[in-house]
Amino acid sequence: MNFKSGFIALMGSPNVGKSTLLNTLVGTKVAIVSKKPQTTRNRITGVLTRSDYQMIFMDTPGLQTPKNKLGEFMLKTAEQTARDVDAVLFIADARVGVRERDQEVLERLSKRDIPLVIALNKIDATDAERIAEVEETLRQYGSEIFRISAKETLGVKELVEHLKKYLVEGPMYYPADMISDQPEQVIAAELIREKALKSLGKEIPHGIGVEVEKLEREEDRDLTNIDAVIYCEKESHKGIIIGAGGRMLKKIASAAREDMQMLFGGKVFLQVWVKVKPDWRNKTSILHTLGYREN
Ligand SMILES: Nc1nc2c(ncn2[C@@H]2O[C@H](COP(=O)(O)OP(=O)(O)OP(=O)(O)O)[C@@H](O)[C@H]2O)c(=O)[nH]1
Repeated sequence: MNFKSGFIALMGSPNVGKSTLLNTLVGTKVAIVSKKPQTTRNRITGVLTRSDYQMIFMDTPGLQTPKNKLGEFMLKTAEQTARDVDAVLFIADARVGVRERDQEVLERLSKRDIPLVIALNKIDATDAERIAEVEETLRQYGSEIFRISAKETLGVKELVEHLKKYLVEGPMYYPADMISDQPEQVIAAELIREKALKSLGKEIPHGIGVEVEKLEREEDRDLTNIDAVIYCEKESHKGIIIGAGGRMLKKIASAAREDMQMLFGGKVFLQVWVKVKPDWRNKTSILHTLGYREN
C-alpha cells in the first residue's frame, strides 16, 4: 500500500477545544510555540505520522470577529489555511452550541469543494439531549458529524479513521519525530511550503517538500536565523520555483519571512535554497545545490 498524506485545517470558535484536540491527536504538547503571548494565537501545526500515513493539522486561530489588526490577520490566516488543505475539520462545542459566527463560517465552508468534517466536542460534559439538539443544527452543513471529547479521548479514533479517507497518495512531508522535538522548525517549513504553493499555483502540486535545516535564535539581537531548503522532484520545477532573476523565490521567502516575524517575534533572517531530489523524502544525498539569499 502506498503512503498517504494530507493537510487538515482545524477550525472553530475560540475555546471549543481545538488546541486540546490537536494535542490529543498528535499525542504531544505542540500548542506551545513561542514565548510571545499573542503568537500562540497564530497557526500551529501538528503532525500525526503512522507507518502508512501522515496527517498534518493546521490549527487556525479562533474565529472571533476581528477587533484589531492582529485579529484581522488571524481571521485571514484561518480562512487562507482552510483553502489550501485536503479537508477541513470544524469543531463545535456541544455545551455552547452553534453560534452565529459558526453558522457564517460553516455556511461558507459547506459551499466549497473541500471536504468538511464536523466534530462535536465536549460530549463528556454535555447531556445527551443537548448533544442531539446541537447535532441537529449542524446537520444542515454536513452529514459527517462526529461526537467527541478531546479531553477524554472519546470518539477521536473514529474521527481519525474517517479523516484518513481524505489523504492522498503523497510524501511524508515531515520526519515522523519532528513535531515533538522542533515544532518551530515544522511551522517555519510549513509557512514556506504554504507560500510556495500559493505563489506557484497548481504548477507543482505535491512535488515539493520544505525542510528547515537551521533555526537559531540570537536573543540579544532579537533575531532568528533560519536556513531552509525547498525540495522539488524535477530540474524544470526548480527553475519555476526560483523564477526569472530569482523573483519567485524572493516572493515566497519574503512572504514567509513576514509571517515568521509575526509568529516568532523580532526579526527573522531567512535563507532559502531550492534543491532537486527526485525522491527527496527517502534519500539523504543532495544532488544539487543552488543558493539564494533573502534578507
Ligand atoms: N469537558 C471538556 N472540556 C474540554 C474538551 N476539550 C477542550 N476542553 C476545555 O475547553 C477549554 C478550551 O480548550 P482549548 O483547547 O484551549 O480551545 P481552543 O479552541 O484551542 O481555544 P482558542 O485557542 O481560544 O481558539 C479548555 O479549558 C479545555 O480544557 C472536552 O472534550 N471536554
